[in-house]
Amino acid sequence: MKVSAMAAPPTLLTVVALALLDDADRVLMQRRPESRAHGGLWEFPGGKVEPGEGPAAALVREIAEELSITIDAADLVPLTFAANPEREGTRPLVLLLYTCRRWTGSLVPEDGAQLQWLESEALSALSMPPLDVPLAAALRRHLKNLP
Ligand SMILES: Nc1nc2c([nH]c(=O)n2[C@@H]2O[C@H](COP(=O)(O)OP(=O)(O)OP(=O)(O)O)[C@@H](O)[C@H]2O)c(=O)[nH]1
Repeated sequence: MKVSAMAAPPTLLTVVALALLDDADRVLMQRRPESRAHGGLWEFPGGKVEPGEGPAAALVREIAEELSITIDAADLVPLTFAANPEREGTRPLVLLLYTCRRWTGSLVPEDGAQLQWLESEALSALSMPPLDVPLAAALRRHLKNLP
């Protein structure tokens, strides 16, 4: 078969997500509007990295769009990542989680999203997309200084 006749392999989708932390180590979670993929579930604010963009720049952009606050790329600390199961026909996705403790501006959720500050222990009780479950567990261990 000619190369041009073959379907292009799906490229890796990189999604960046933020655990924004307040002085009491609470984390800001966002509930996606019902109309979107994973609608109604609680997740970390963030979104897809665009072509040609770096992950930190993408997160600064997404946070400004979704929460209307400004974060500095220099304040982003990579924490962990999760990837979807590698199956033929499924677009590979990697979700990179950063923490950040500084921002400027007032939090204003984008179109109908709900926001909530939560203790890390409370995360396990939330309905979240599957990849967020291990991310939330890693965040809790990190905040509680657990191995
Ligand atoms: N932002 C974010 N996306 C997540 C998380 N967990 C998770 O599985 N995702 C998935 O990663 C993808 C990111 O999508 P998104 O809709 O937030 O990205 P975006 O703002 O760039 O979307 P757009 O295509 O509407 O512009 C979605 O499939 C979303 O369900 C999470 O904690 N935060």
